[in-house]
Amino acid sequence: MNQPVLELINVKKKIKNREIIKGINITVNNNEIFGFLGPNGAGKTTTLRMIVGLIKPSSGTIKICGYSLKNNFVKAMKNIGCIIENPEMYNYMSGLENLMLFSSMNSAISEKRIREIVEIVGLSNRIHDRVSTYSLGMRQRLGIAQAIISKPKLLILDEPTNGLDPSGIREFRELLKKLVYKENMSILISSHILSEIQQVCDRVAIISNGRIIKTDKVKNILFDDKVIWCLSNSKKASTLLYEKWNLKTKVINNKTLTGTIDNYDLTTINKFLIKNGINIKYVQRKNNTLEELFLELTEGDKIV
Ligand SMILES: Nc1ncnc2c1ncn2[C@@H]1O[C@H](COP(=O)(O)OP(=O)(O)OP(=O)(O)O)[C@@H](O)[C@H]1O
Repeated sequence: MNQPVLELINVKKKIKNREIIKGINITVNNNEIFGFLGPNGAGKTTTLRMIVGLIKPSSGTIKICGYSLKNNFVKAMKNIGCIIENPEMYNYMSGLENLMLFSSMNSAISEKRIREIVEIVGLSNRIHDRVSTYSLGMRQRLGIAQAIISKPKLLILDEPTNGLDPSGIREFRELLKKLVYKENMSILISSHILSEIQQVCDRVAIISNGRIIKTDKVKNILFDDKVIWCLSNSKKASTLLYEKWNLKTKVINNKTLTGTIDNYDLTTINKFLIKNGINIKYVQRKNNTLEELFLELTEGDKIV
């Protein structure tokens, strides 16, 4: 059965009489990396804290693998692994000792599973070294090993690449993709860094001021066929395109025109313009970035 691993239905949260989360709906499916994107203060951490049971919603329903947090807390929580704040580690112990200590609290975790997870997170070479000698990226991976050692269906990560260098971020991205197919799980990842979400997530929800303002597949959001023409007479070209195909374009200046061509064929459009006396210097296809989208949707809330 294709039951969502996570469902938020009209979830609201009031803190000190202020509505921080204003009725949000989110569904995360099986084997999906889902990005939760928004500027500082939008409500990401508050939402994640509700999902992992650290705080309660004021109203609405949260279900994990079909279990409601309110009515079936223990069963729901068994399906979640998370890193909300920095993972707590014993620095004077090795990575392996940390994992063994953590696993001793759960008799179902075998030594074989510990070895398996160390391999998956790519720490085999350093697992006997003290955690105090680990880089931030290695600590992060050990934290993930700890969070998913008991095979949850959903891993939740709050701004996980904060402080990582570019190569650490790249390795981290690869690890997340690997987890989805090797561990057969889903990942919910919050971030205010657009490029991070863009490259790793299947779908995103954009939150601004406690409201979800857009949920869609990343590829739908990014590839909307924007075109920029640099040509001899933009006004005339714009009129021609409108008369021929009802295609709306925007005249930027005498020589520059932009527009979204949807399903039209760009070569056909260009041939038509040339045939009608327009000289084309160059044509550039432009994919919308999440940043542009975000600015359009929120009219300027800060996000990087
Ligand atoms: N315990 C609290 N008491 C009062 N206000 C709070 C509390 N927790 C959160 N808020 C407010 O709720 C809003 C959302 O905060 P939240 O931490 O969820 O945002 P965020 O999207 O995670 O931002 P950041 O990326 O900065 O962590 C903010 O305006 C914050 O000040």
